[in-house]
Amino acid sequence: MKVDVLKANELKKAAPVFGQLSFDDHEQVVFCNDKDTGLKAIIGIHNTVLGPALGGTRMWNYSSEWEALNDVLRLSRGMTFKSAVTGLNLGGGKAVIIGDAKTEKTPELMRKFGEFVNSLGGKYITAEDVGMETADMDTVREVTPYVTGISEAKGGAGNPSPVTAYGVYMGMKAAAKFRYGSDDLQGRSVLVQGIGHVGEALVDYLAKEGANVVISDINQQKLTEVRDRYNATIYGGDDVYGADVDIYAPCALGATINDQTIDRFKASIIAGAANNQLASDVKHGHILREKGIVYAPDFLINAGGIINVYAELEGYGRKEIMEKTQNIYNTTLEILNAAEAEGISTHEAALKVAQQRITDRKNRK
Ligand SMILES: NC(=O)c1ccc[n+]([C@@H]2O[C@H](COP(=O)([O-])OP(=O)(O)OC[C@H]3O[C@@H](n4cnc5c(N)ncnc54)[C@H](O)[C@@H]3O)[C@@H](O)[C@H]2O)c1
Repeated sequence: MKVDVLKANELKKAAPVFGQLSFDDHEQVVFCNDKDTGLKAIIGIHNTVLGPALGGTRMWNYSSEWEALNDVLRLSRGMTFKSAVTGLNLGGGKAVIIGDAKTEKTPELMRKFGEFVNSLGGKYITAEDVGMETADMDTVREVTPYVTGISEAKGGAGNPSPVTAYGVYMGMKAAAKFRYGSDDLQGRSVLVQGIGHVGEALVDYLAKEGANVVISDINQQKLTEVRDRYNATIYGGDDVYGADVDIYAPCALGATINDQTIDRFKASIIAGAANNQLASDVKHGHILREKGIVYAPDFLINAGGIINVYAELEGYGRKEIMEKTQNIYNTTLEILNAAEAEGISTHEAALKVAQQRITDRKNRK
């Protein structure tokens, strides 16, 4: 990463942390540096009112420190609301390691990162995110107990993606109930964009229910494999956002609902796994409402993964994980109904529930 040396007058341009775009009253931001291993990481602790701040570690080749800082601030805030709306006793946190996960990640670097996590005494608990593997969490576990997402062999809850997919499926069914009066997806056309760990497991649920599944991905080999395995159809048009389907399930990238795409959707429901689907939460949330497109908020319906890692902390098993994840159906329905009753966007309604839970807990203290 290139480190720019700013001139004294340039330093005054932006307040370096509290003045950042994504700063939202975060409780603590920790900068971690270790010359020997080359570790440069930032841990963002957004809010710990409901419990310890839990969120994954992302290793990414950020083009600048500003980018890394804004990412950790934005992601840790998102975790606060995801856990709060899901009813978990967890706060929101996230960590970023600056560097290329393919070439710069070493066990020494991961252990050093674990030592920094450990020094926070449990205020932040880490997990897997982009650029991390279960094996990395096992390495971190060697130096701190404040890590989740470790392998099943080492007592962890294992791969969260199938659980995330189940929650998305539940949220999608709740949205169908709200929009069509029935949660039966048989015969409904669903476009799943991104058939990776979560997307493929979602395709499995949908195919079993008899939905007409249309798939889209940049990985051609994966497309043919998933098509053959689940009898799905590969999207053949040139505008995936304008596809003539009932339901659009974004399971690849964030921000696919943006100024360029929002007028093209023909789907009447949007329900998928990707984080931060709305490019602008407020603006695009409102436009979807005006258009009568039912949007199942991402941070609500993709919470299966965090329910899965929470099990490691609370010591509950598979059955309870699936029950808690199934409950995403009820929560989604409640939030969609509340949004309609209050005339607000579904994103806003979900955020309101999350914020209320935090405020109530704070007032009880
Ligand atoms: N894995 C989890 O438990 C979990 C939990 C919460 C949220 N999420 C979010 O869900 C999304 C999917 O996660 P995942 O673990 O399945 O990731 P993944 O990397 O396994 O799969 C992503 C898939 O999207 C495809 N893709 C990338 N760019 C694309 C594009 N432009 N168009 C179409 N396809 C594209 C990739 O080829 C890949 O097959 C991510 O946004 C992730 O942040 C995942």
